[in-house]
Amino acid sequence: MDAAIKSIRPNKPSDRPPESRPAELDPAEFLAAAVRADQPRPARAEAEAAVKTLLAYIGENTEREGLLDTPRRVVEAFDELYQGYHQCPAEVLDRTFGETAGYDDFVLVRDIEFTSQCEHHMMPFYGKAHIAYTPVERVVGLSKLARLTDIFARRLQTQEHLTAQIAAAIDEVLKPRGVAVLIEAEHTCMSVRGVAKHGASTFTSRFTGMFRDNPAEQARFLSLVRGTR
Ligand SMILES: Nc1nc2c(ncn2[C@@H]2O[C@H](COP(=O)(O)OP(=O)(O)OP(=O)(O)O)[C@@H](O)[C@H]2O)c(=O)[nH]1
Ligand SMILES: [Zn+2]
Repeated sequence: MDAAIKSIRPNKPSDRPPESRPAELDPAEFLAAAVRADQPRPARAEAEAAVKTLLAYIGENTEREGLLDTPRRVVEAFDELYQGYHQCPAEVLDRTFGETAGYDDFVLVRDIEFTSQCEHHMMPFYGKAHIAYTPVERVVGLSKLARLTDIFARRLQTQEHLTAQIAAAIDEVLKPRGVAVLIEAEHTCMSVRGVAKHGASTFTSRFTGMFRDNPAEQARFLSLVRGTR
């Protein structure tokens, strides 16, 4: 290997984590709603006071008319953007249908729009998720794949984590022959601040079962996702 490249890649292959499911994807953890009723949360008034502190921090007059209702609005917006913590991914996939006339190919739902918030900056990243799974006997309602995407997207996320969680939830609940998830997104923390690169897209994917084991199925999934829109 080129010495210059080697100098910026200090990790030896043996330092890499094993290719197993990360501990945080323990089904008992991620398949339930993330916020439990017994978990103490600050009162809404405390959250509004924190927003007021941030307004003062940026140099604003928190008493001016235009800002008087802003703390309330921001907390309400948070309730909306982060509602996924209170929703249960397993419940969404619970209802399945058995009359499939022997259907045995994968089912692909493409172009599921989503907006999530990055866990590093709490700024939006948004884009499209493409999800396929190969059912065993029973299929799930198509809208449920979009609902599942929203549940995980409406939490603080990295794109990699969002991708892995969607795939793992479908795997765990539906026990299909395989799952493929591809997400393409633009991160505002990278476009409107920091390095400020507008239009850069990030792609992440996760393949399980027959999609992981069969490159031809993976290729068919990718070509359908990339097909004419
Ligand atoms: N892998 C990954 N990184 C992300 C995601 N969202 C944001 N990031 C990155 O998280 C990194 C945080 O890097 P830090 O150096 O700790 O924070 P920072 O100083 O704000 O970094 P800059 O964005 O480069 O200014 C940045 O490189 C972001 O682009 C994501 O979904 N996945
Ligand atoms: Zn970020």
